[in-house]
Amino acid sequence: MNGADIERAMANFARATGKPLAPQWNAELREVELAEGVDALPGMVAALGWEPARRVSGRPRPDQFPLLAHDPGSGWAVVQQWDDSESMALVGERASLPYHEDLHFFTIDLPDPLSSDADRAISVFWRAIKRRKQPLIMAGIATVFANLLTLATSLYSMQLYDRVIPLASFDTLFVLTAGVAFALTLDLCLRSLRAILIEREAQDIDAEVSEFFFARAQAIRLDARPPGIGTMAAQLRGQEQIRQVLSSGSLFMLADLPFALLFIAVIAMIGGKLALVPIISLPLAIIFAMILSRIIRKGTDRAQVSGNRKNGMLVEALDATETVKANRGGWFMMGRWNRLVREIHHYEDPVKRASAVASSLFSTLQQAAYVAIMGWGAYLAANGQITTGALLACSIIAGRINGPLVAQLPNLIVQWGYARSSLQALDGILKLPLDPATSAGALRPDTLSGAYAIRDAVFAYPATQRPAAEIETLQISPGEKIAVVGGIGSGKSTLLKLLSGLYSPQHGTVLLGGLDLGQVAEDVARRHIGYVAQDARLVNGTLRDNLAMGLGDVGDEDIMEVARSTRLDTMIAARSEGLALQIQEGGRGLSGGQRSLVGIHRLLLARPDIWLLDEPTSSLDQATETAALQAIDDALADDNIMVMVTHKLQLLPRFTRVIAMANGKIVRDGPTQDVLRELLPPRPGGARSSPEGTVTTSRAGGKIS
Ligand SMILES: Nc1ncnc2c1ncn2[C@@H]1O[C@H](COP(=O)(O)OP(=O)(O)OP(=O)(O)O)[C@@H](O)[C@H]1O
Repeated sequence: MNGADIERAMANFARATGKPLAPQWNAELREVELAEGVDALPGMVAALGWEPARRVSGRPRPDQFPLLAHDPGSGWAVVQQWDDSESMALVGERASLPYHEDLHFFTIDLPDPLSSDADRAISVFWRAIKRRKQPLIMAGIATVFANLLTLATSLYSMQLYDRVIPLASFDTLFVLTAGVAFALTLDLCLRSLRAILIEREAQDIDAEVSEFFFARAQAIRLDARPPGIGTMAAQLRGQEQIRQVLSSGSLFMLADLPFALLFIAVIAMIGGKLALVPIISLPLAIIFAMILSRIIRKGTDRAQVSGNRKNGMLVEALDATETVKANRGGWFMMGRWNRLVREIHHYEDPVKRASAVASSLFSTLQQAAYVAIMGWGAYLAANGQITTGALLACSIIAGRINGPLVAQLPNLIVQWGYARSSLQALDGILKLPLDPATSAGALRPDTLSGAYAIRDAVFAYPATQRPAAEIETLQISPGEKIAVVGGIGSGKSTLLKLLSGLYSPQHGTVLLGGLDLGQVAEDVARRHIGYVAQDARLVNGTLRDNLAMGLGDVGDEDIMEVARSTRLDTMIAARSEGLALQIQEGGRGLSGGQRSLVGIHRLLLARPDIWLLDEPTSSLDQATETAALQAIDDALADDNIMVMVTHKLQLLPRFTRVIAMANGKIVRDGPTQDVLRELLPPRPGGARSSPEGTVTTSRAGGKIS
């Protein structure tokens, strides 16, 4: 019974429950010493920061499986179901576990950042807030206390005017002041505690919510992603705005609203008819607030949309600086930028005007309520209907009703207007379809290999009418090495993405080993299907990070061994930082050829069952290309499938079969020799010319020239 034992059981449990664990999920366990036996589980769960495991007592019922089981004799395992009345089938092992009294069973909610039954963004925030009861309770207590304190200070003033001053009763003054001082100190402590707690929890909520949206954005199906990446990034950042509004002190002011009724009742008790002033002014403020929120709604929505587009344009302009500069496109971009800025101002202007007018209106309302209380109160006091102290107390309490709450309403409404627009944008992102890994019914086979079978597959990019790929039928058997050729825009890359499962056809099916790729869990598909994109992009980090990304424990020796075969070692040796070479966003810092080589290198480290390469050698020199292709050939197992898109005719003899595409359709498909015979014009004297040059297929009939 050691750490590895329980880790293996946990991996089996994850498999059985259909929730993938992160690649390095157990990295933090290396630092901790797990207890022996059944006590290992709580330690492990605590170290990983997961929800505690729940014990299942007695004989497990059929609906409780799968369960983690601990047997004092054989250690940890995962039980799947009852085999018979006395033994249970184990997950990942062929044996069964006999039931006995010393077995302990547990279940655990594995973390899944994407799990949410919420289809509205606001539910994600509420779920995170509701999970943290402590600050909410504290905020509630502090609110109650702050409001009671208002009553205490106003009654204190009343006593001073009515009892202490007329009678010079200093003992009463001392006792009252001590009482109020104590209440003030308590209030200070509670408020500070509330602020600290809210700030701490706000960070946790922020982490939870941003993890959810980040994971969600990453899990969106590639073929469903909106084209404006910068715009989408701005929409995702809108969550910060929402979080700020939700955790801002001004929102807690709303909790004061019910106390307004209590205050009005107290004013009625001590000031009689004076209660009419807040009875009129408070609803008036609320009606003004509702009107303001209606007026600004359209403006905030449109300003937010334009703001997000502006962010998208900024990202695009910075990303494409080279092209923009080289083509003297600076003025063109500047024109677009200025138009967007003007558009935002155009939409924001009415919001600003309405909020400025509302602020003045609210401030006038406050002053008017004060004057009404004091003026009418003075009249009542002069007539002896209320005391001077009662008048003062009423003015303090009425100030509390109309004061902070009403003063902050316009600002809060504008903030909420923008937050609401951000929520709408996030709702839109939540509606985008996800990779199959997230659905409970995703297939999780142990291996994903065998033959490909595409039938009547039609794929069109979003917002385009014409299909980019229409494949009536395509069979690929294990062991085949296929080249895909065709003119630009003929659908080669799209076919490769369909084979990778990154794109799903809108009609028809892509089967691999008899399984519909659209139903296979994303992590399983990525483990078995290797794909090098045409535009191999790298991410910010070291060269080592980029080479070993998603591959778990890959050592430097493995990396260097592969590097020797691809000639990447020459580049690594030429840089003093070696594998620690810092790569900037998008792979800046490496040449185009070096970036391609990193993509090929990654695949060689991953050793998938299916190798899909989109023009991987188009930017390599001849010697490096030969070395890289040889390394791939050497790494391919007999039953592996390789499909490579290429424009280079001279590479075709390396493949067993060639598929030629035109207009999204397969127009030639056959053994390399047969297709080459059709491609190459016969030389004078009967011999065929050597395969050189690039391959293009004309639109009509797919003739290759
Ligand atoms: N993201 C996209 N959105 C809309 N249309 C697209 C998108 N990507 C490609 N297309 C269109 O789909 C068709 C097929 O594109 P694809 O990238 O598969 O061609 P290709 O044969 O790989 O071309 P190339 O040899 O130039 O790389 C083209 O007409 C292209 O304009």
